[in-house]
Amino acid sequence: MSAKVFTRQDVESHNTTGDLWVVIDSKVYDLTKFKDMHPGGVGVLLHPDVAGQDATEAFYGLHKQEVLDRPQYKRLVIGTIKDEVSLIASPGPGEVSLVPYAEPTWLTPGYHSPYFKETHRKYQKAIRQFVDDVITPDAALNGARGKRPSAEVTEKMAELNLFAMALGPGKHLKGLKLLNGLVTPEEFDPFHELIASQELVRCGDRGYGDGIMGGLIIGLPPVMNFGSEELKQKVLPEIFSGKKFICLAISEAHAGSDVFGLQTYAKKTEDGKHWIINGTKKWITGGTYADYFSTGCKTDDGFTVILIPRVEGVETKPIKTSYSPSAGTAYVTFENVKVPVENTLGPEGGGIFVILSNFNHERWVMCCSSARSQRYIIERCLKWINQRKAFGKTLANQPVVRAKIAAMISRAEAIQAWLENITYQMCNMSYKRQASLLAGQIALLKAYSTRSAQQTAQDAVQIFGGRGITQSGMGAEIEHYYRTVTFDSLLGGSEDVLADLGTRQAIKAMPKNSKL
Ligand code: HEM
Repeated sequence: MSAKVFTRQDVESHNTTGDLWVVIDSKVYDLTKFKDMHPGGVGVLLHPDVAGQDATEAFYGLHKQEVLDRPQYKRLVIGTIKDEVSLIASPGPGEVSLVPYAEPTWLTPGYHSPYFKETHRKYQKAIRQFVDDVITPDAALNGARGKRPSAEVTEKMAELNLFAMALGPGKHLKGLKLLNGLVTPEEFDPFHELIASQELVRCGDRGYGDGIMGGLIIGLPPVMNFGSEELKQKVLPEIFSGKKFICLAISEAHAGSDVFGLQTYAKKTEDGKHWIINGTKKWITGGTYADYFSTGCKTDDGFTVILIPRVEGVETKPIKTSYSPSAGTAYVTFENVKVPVENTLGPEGGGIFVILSNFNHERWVMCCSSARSQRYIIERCLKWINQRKAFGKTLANQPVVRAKIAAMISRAEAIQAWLENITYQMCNMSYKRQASLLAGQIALLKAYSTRSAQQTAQDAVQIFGGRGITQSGMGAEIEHYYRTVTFDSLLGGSEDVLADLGTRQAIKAMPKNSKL
């Protein structure tokens, strides 16, 4: 940037079409050449309140700060205003936001938490830096183009062992160097996992985020928990190193939450050594890239989960959904696919247990990301209502707008507090105990999170108005959120089914001696 210093009087005379300057946040911009390329048109820049004037308020009513951070626009700065300093800056990579409620309390300066220790704070810092530096730029590029996350990002994630950590604490971390040794496998607990889930959603592209590891989070646990030693030794390192991809293939056009209605059939060969699988699967996250499919099949004994590699007879084609094809959402067909019986995950006929056993973890991960996404929207809404004027006042002056913000904040804080409580229970309970004591809590929290998320999305669109339904400019993130928010309410068990499950679990646990 040029070091030239001007007075406001100096700037005022540059107010014509052939010589056009403005002041934004105490910086002087020469818009003479740029004006004809300005996406908002020339006229608005030549308005007497703008040309040669301080246009800070006008600018922030119509643009994000991110516009001025772009290199092509940074070049328009020719100097600063004498005795003034610029105040507005985007947080740098890795930094926390100081906007109220933009961060969970434990990350907000001045607040305390009984759960998060120094190890978690170090971990959060490193992951945020990584997401800001490596993942977010790739999400902006490949998410928008509908491409899968780049190989470079996958490699870097594998180097840090982020794929292995996505499965939570456990034996699979033994001997691995986590985040360049920042955390030991013994230290790693569900709070570290919560942090990684919440930081990753900040990349801003929902479909891309699911493409990065949505398939792994749900597809790999059946192998890890129910595969033979041999299978695990082959598959786990391939997936953790980012060389191969896996997905969970359960839902079909015929049935989703109702897993007993599935039609994909696995029949044993006469010698009993192989399965022959026929059928279709739909809405399979990560399916278009997957090398392995943890697949729910009907078998003569009932319902069985089988690991199907991408071999002859397996076809995938992308399904266009409301979010980015980066997620790899697929329609999968299996035609006479031959797989060794050693690829059976768990007992034959016992597939329902294999699937159910991972549901709690999957739903808990979704609660983590839903809570964080709601905060991301709150941050944007708070910024917008402070910089946007209507009827001569900022939107923050409208009680009806403030009431919407109050509801958004209350929901997000309640979800995070419940989530942290459940996470603490996970740190102190065996997996089996979690299955009995936390299934209902997690189901209810997920149903509450996703219902809240939809309300927050709706409120945010009302607050942003037309920008909330526009895929570029100030409301782009709101539009994206509103368009994709319902994914969480369907994936991993639909909202109504889960709310009911939570209540049924409570009814089942009622003590026999308890009467009004
Ligand atoms: C350094 C100065 C400026 C730059 C680099 C700039 C750049 C842009 C860009 C990139 C857009 C497209 C929308 C977006 O990405 O947000 C835009 C839209 C617009 N700009 Fe500017 N602009 C500048 C100054 C101004 C000023 C001073 C005004 C004064 C009123 C203005 C009025 C508008 C309007 C009305 C739109 C259309 C907004 C919409 O579609 O919602 N711009 N500008």
